[in-house]
Amino acid sequence: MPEKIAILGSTGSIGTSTLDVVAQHPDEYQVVALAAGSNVDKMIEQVKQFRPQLVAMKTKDAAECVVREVPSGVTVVWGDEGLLEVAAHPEATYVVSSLVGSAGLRPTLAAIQAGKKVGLANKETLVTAGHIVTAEAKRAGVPLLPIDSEHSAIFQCLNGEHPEDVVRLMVTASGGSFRDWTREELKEATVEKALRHPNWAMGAKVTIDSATMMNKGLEVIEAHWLFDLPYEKIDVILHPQSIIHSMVEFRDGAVMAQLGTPDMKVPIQYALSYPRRLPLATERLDLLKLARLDFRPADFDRYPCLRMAYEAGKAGGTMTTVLNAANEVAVAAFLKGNCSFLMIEEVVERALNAHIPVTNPSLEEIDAADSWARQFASDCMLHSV
Ligand SMILES: NC(=O)C1=CN([C@@H]2O[C@H](COP(=O)(O)OP(=O)(O)OC[C@H]3O[C@@H](n4cnc5c(N)ncnc54)[C@H](OP(=O)(O)O)[C@@H]3O)[C@@H](O)[C@H]2O)C=CC1
Ligand SMILES: CC(=O)[C@@H](O)[C@H](O)COP(=O)(O)O
Ligand SMILES: [Mn+2]
Repeated sequence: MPEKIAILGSTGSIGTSTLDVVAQHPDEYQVVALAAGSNVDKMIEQVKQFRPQLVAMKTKDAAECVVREVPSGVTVVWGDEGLLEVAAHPEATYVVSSLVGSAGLRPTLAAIQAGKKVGLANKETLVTAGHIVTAEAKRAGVPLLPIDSEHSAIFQCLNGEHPEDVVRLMVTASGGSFRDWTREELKEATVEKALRHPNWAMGAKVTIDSATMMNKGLEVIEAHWLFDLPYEKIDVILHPQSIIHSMVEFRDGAVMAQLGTPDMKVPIQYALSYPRRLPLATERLDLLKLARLDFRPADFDRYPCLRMAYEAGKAGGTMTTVLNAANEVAVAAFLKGNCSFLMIEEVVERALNAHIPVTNPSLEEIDAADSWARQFASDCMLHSV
């Protein structure tokens, strides 16, 4: 029986790579439901190729545009309810969570509560509500399989190992599009240059996060929740080539690393096929051609977003919700040309300093902290122009 897959965010970078993997293995995977935002043309193309039973779009207008072009047997829904329907589709056995931002939280929880296996790309879900999401997955007895490349690497390195033997995780970071720029030069950073990631082709938000290093900060928090390790055991190391996707050091001094060319289809397929591995058409790693792998320390003064993520993670409660929400608002403003690159970190820092955290927050308290941080960040930017 093929795994029956629902994809949240099918028109995005992870969503389309997931469908590339599915297309390589038609006997293993079948698409039953797709959800996206406003990219109507891509969704129509995907529906024609993969024939899902259910499609969700962000708005009624977008859903109506899709309905007109797809076979009448396909049900098209919209809005937040539509996302939840896709996440809990009765025939789906596996949900790929690849929306961007904390918009992914409720649908991911819905998938878990409906007993689906979850392939998790949407790191913001764990950053904003890690304690709730991991507890729900445990309670429902469903696996959260990491898709994020670093977490997939760590997951592979930890395979069969005893938790007590782990000394530390080493999460690798490319350094992003401005890794060779000084803080002074960052004052001139443009959207166009920020979007030129040196190694990965990804959606706009994660590419900007990579340039500020907030991506690595979010990934440290994601690793804390996925692997149940304290922040003191999670290090970040700069590795400009993005060939080692992360490492684990054990108490006997052994270090396990997972290597490969930077292609998200590899971790996506592993999350789908785990514990098996399937063949995959992807560029093979040629270490002789590569010749060298470089490493540098990740400097908190150069990358304040990384420092703030560690601080928020250690403080706990709603601090990581605020870190994430303020960052989402500031990155969206930067992408629209409404704030400078360096303003992103400033807005996040101000939001964290102004927030009075709630310990062990409920979902309602997380929603409240998220809304507060979004409003605070917007006001901050309004008053700075
Ligand atoms: N891209 C990558 O290589 C990696 C990404 N990740 C993580 O995976 C997640 C997805 O990233 P990525 O694929 O790059 O992002 P993209 O921006 O490329 O895709 C986001 C997807 O979510 C949809 N979407 C966004 N907001 C909504 C909404 N409110 N309602 C419904 N659909 C929505 C978009 O639809 P539409 O475009 O139709 O509007 C699109 O399908 C992020 O959390 C990212 O950090 C992790 C590791 C690597
Ligand atoms: C591909 C992937 O997993 C991204 O999250 C990637 O990690 C971004 O690269 P850097 O954040 O290391 O620049
Ligand atoms: Mn990553």
